[in-house]
Amino acid sequence: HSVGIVGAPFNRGQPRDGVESGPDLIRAAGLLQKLTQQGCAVKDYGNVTCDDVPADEPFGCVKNPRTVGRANEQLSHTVATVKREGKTCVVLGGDHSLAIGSIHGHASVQGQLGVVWVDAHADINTPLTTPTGNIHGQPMSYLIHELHSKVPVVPNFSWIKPCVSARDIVYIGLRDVDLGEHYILKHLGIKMFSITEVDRLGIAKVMEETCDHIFSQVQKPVHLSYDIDALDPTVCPATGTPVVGGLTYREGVYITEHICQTGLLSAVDMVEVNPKCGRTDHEVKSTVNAAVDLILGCFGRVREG
Ligand SMILES: N[C@@]1(C(=O)O)CN(C[C@@H]2CCCCN2)C[C@@H]1CCC[B-](O)(O)O
Ligand SMILES: [Mn+2]
Ligand SMILES: [Mn+2]
Repeated sequence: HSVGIVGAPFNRGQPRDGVESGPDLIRAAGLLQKLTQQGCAVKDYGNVTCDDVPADEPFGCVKNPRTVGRANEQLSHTVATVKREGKTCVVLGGDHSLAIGSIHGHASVQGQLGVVWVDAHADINTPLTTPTGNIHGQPMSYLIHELHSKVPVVPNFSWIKPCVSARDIVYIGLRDVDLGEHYILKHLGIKMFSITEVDRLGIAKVMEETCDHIFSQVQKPVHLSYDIDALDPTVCPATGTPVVGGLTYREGVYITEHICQTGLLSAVDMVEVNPKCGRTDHEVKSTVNAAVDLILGCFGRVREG
C-alpha cells in the first residue's frame, strides 16, 4: 500500500479545545513507523493550516463558517494532490467538519465514491436543522447531491460542489441521531446500520451488507470516514461527544479489516480524538492507540499476525 498522511488540526467545527492536537498525537504514537513496518510506503504531507478568519460571525446558527470553510478548501486541495499521486489518503483530525474537504478533494480526482461513515452520529444536519450550529454535525449535508437545494450558501462554502449520491452512502454505529437528521436519512433512503442492527446481525453480516449495497451497481473507490466516537466510551473516552453503548474495539477493527480486503479503500478520515476529554493519561492513550490500530487495520494488519 502507498499511503499519504495529511494532518487536519481542525477544531472550529465544534466548541471544545484539544481536538486540534489529534494529528500530532496520532503521529507521536508511531503511526507512520507502524505502517512502514507492515510494508506500506508512507509519505507525510504535514498539517493543513487552519488559521482563524477574523470577524467570523455566525451565519444564522452556523458557527465559525468562514474559518471552517477556508480550512476545508485547503484540505480539499491537499487531498486531491495525494490522490493524483496515486496514494491512499489518510486524513488525521481534528473535528469531523474536515470530511467536507476530505471527501470533496477525494471526489474531485476519483469521481463517484462509496462513503462508509462510521460514527455514533449521522453528521447530516443542514444549516437549517442543526440544533447546535456546530459544523462537525453537518458535513454530509454540503456533499450530497440530493440535499443541494436544501442547503443555503454559507460564507466561504461556495467552492463546495456536491459530489456524493445518497445511494452511495452507508452509516455504521449510529446511536445519537437528531430528529431532523432522521427525517433526512429516511427521506433519502440512506442505508444505515445503527448499533441495534450491529447487535441483531453481527458485525460480519453488517460489513457484508455494507459492501453489497455500495458495490451493487458498480465497483467504486471507498471513502471511509471514521469518527472515533463510534467506539464505546470505555475504549475511546477522549472524544468530544461520547455516547454510551458503542462498538467494541474488536468490532471497530473488524470494520477496517473488511474494508481493506475489498482492495477499494481510497481514502480514510480518523477524527474527533480529543486529549482534553480524557480524564487520565490512560484514557488518552487508550483512545489514541485505538485510532492507530484502526488505521493499521485499513492497510493490511491482521490480528492473526
Ligand atoms: N447531532 C449533533 C450536532 O451537533 O449536530 C448533536 N449532538 C449532541 C447532542 C447532545 C445531546 C443529545 C443529542 N445529541 C452532537 C452531534 C454532532 C456530533 C459530531 B461528531 O463529529 O462527533 O459526530
Ligand atoms: Mn460522532
Ligand atoms: Mn462525526
